[in-house]
This record gives sequence, C-alpha cells and structure tokens, in this order.
Amino acid sequence: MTAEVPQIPVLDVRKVSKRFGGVKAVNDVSLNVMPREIVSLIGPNGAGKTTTFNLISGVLPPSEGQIIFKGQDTATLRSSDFARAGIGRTFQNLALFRQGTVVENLLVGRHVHFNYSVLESLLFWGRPRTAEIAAREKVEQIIEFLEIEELRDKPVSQLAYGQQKRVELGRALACEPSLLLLDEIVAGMNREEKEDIARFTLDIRDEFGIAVLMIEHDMQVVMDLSDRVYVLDFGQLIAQGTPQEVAANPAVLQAYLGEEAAHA
Ligand SMILES: Nc1ncnc2c1ncn2[C@@H]1O[C@H](COP(=O)(O)OP(=O)(O)OP(=O)(O)O)[C@@H](O)[C@H]1O
Repeated sequence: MTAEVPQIPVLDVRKVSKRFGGVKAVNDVSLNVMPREIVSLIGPNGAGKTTTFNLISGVLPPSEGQIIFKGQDTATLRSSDFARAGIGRTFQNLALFRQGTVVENLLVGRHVHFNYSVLESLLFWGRPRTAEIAAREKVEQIIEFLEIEELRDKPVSQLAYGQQKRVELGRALACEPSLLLLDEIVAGMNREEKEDIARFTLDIRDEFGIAVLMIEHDMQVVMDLSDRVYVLDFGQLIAQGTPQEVAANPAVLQAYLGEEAAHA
C-alpha cells in the first residue's frame, strides 16, 4: 500500500487583517483552498469579501498576517507578478479592453507570460515569435473550451453581457492560473447563462485541475458548486463548512437577516 502524500493548500490565508483608517475591513481572517477545490466566500454587503480578494490578488497589501500561495509568501511578490505566479481573477465589474476583439482580449491575459520587452521583440524576433505562437495556441484552446468560436473576431463592446463575462473568464484562464478568483461572476445573468458558467467552473476544476475561490451572492450557485464555504460578516469569519453546514448555521442566518432588516 502506498502512503498518501499530504496535500498542501494552493492558497493559505493566515490571520490576515486589512485596515482602512479606522475601519477594519478584514479582521483576522484565515482560510485555505486545497488543490482541485471549489470554495465560496459569502457574506452580506460590506462584509469584506472584495477586500479579501484584493489582498489575495496583490491589489492591496495586508495590514497584518500572511498569504501563502503554493508555498510562497505573496509579500515577496510585486503586484504585477501575481498573475504570472498563477493567480487569475475576474472582476465584479467588467474589466475588458472594449474595443479589442475577443482574441485580442485573451492575448492580453496571456501576455503575463511573455518574458521580453517590446524593444526586445523588435531586435530579436525569433524568441517572441515562438512565444506568440504558443500564446495563440493557448487562446484557441480557451475559445474552444468556452464555446465562443463564432465570437472570436468580434469587438467585445458588441457582445451581450453574458458573453463578455465569458470572455473575462477566458482572459483569467489565459494566464494559466493554479488558482482562479471569481468575483460574482453570475451576477446579472439569466438562468441559462448561469448554468453555462456553473458547467464551465466545474470543468475548469476537473479538466484543468485549477482550484477556484469565488465570491458569490447567488445561493443556488454556491450550494451547487462549492466543496466548502466561508462566511464573512463585518470583516470576520463567522462560519465555515460544507454548503449544507453553513446553510443550517444560525449565525449565518442571523447575519443575512440582519442585512435584510437594515434594508427593510
Ligand atoms: N479603499 C477603501 N477605503 C476605505 N474603506 C474601504 C475601502 N474598500 C473597502 N472599504 C470598506 O471595507 C468594508 C468591506 O468592503 P468590501 O468591499 O470588501 O465588502 P464586500 O463584502 O465585498 O461587499 P459587497 O458584497 O457589497 O461587494 C466596507 O465597510 C467598505 O466600505
């Protein structure tokens, strides 16, 4: 019998806090994502979810604590290196190059892996050409995976919202991430579009072996896709567990009821 090799987390957030002036937007949060896991981060508005994503993807530095990605402390990375290190992300609001075509937008996502400057590409065009061919092959693979072949040469500005979201997902995949951060990816989508994204998310994990951490308000999507769920409220983790455990947790119900009461 072979001994099981213990798995190390792809992402290990250790006692992380983020202060904005007097506001502790994230307060002593620890969470992890194991290889091939789909993990959701949920919580009422203002709970600190987006700030947590900004800390993990290097947009903001933590005030306290450590974020370990594939065994490396991300404090050693420059913010421009996070995507190349393997952290892909989609944003709450679309962040695409609107005049560019679908292919061009995906190539931008791939560009993090080019290890030459524009000047170099003019002087020594052998190496860049090889890299560009590899990039185009990767982009074609993603286009096929996301079933957007007929959109490939259209400007993003001409696409429907759900299609644009699919391109954004493709761009995050183009950097060949080990961890994909999805920020409310199904918000504003109809049922069919949501089902497509749910299917792609499962396939991203199963076919590409990518771990997924998602912020999601759509409870059906959370329940259907997540292996585990973390719940934030006022910057603090108030619950974690399987979707069923979290859904039955009185503290979670209270946090959401409190939010409803505030908006009543
Ligand atoms: N750059 C900033 N400067 C000051 N305060 C901030 C900043 N970013 C976030 N905050 C505050 O931190 C808290 C957490 O905000 P955050 O956007 O992380 O919550 P959220 O859970 O993502 O909310 P939502 O579901 O509405 O997107 C809020 O009180 C917010 O006002």
